[in-house]
Amino acid sequence: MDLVFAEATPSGRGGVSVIRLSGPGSRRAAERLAGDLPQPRHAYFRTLRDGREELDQALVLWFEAGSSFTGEEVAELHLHGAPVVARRVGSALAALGARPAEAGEFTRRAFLNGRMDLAEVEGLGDLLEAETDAQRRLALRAAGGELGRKADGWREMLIRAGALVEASVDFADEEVPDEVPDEVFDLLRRLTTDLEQEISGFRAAERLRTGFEVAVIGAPNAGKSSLINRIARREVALVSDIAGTTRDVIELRLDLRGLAVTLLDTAGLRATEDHVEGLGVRRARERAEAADLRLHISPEGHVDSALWRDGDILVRSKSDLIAQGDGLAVSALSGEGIEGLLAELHDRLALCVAGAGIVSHERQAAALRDARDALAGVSDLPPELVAEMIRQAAASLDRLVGRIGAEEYLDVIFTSFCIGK
Ligand SMILES: Nc1nc2c(ncn2[C@@H]2O[C@H](COP(=O)(O)OP(=O)(O)OP(=O)(O)O)[C@@H](O)[C@H]2O)c(=O)[nH]1
Ligand SMILES: [K+]
Ligand SMILES: [Mg+2]
Repeated sequence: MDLVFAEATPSGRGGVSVIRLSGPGSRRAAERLAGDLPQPRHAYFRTLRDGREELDQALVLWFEAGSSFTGEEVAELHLHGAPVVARRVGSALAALGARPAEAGEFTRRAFLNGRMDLAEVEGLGDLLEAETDAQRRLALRAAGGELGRKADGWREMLIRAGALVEASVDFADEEVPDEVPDEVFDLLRRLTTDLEQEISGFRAAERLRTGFEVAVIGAPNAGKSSLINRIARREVALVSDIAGTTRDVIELRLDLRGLAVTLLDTAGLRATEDHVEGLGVRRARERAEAADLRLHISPEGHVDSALWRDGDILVRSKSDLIAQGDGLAVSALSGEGIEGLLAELHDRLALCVAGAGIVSHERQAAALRDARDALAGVSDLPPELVAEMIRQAAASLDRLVGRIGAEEYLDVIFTSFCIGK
């Protein structure tokens, strides 16, 4: 591995900007600018110099290979947060033979050096993208290695089962067929149950990670856009008394008490001669069908039954005008019922994620399913077949944590990383 560097803090003006170096020679490069840095993990306050030229006054520290984020020798330069300083220090480092790092390259090195497994890398990526508390918590658990620890436990069960199968084979006696001990099947059944449980929490965790889509639908002039604006506390969408005002789907991202929710304002549903409005209505239906939940908006409490699904919410809008009817009464004008509606929406979505596990990526779920499937129908088979099933399941768990087959995923994962991470 060569020596790479990048600004670890966002580029731009700020209090401090940190340049991180990783790879063999990190310490020496830092010392060329800062002078002697005798001890690892000690912060030295130094004047950085490029030849005779003073570059900045900085806090400098380094970490030995094996005890850094990347697993390589790492140095950090904490500079004054001016872009020109970071640029100038960067060019001095380049002159010393360091190369600017690519997006996610530090994390990639951490993975390649065994400091993180693939599920942790995915968790770290999720953490960088998290917007709400629920997303942050899930990502932090994943980045902290929870899935890898579970996988280790499962592997141990497989190793033990494999050893018992081996021991059951009597090579000396060809006459009597070998029998796999019951303990093996007990172990594999327990493992299968664990895997099933983890798999069953996948969809909920995925929802938690990616967030929910909630479509706001109803007849023209029902007050959909007004409601969205009220919730957003700003003019997200055009409002008018002309039916058919909204055409395109307008998205409003919300942090609903920790849950990530995208509200979709949609065109009023009706048959129309207007070509463009018709396109909007079609799109409204499509997005409404694909959404996790729908708010059906109607001053009279009517719903489009073709789009009604279990768990949807009927909202009786313009409650300041019409005093009674079915549905949750809400007025975008007075604000009545808005908090209650958001609370109800939160509670329903929270129900959907109640069983969330730690597995939140399709890749991870697929590896777990493969492991489970490898063990399906394991009872009453000869030892050679049982041993082969155990090997297959172990390979799937290896894939889960990226011990094998990680290459094809790394590039995809690191596209969401920034330079310096
Ligand atoms: N009194 C009262 N008027 C409302 C309320 N909500 C919306 N309106 C009025 O109803 C009309 C239609 O509101 P919009 O928010 O544009 O309705 P929409 O459902 O988005 O309409 P389209 O986009 O055309 O489908 C406007 O004149 C709003 O001012 C409300 O809570 N109370
Ligand atoms: K309207
Ligand atoms: Mg509208």
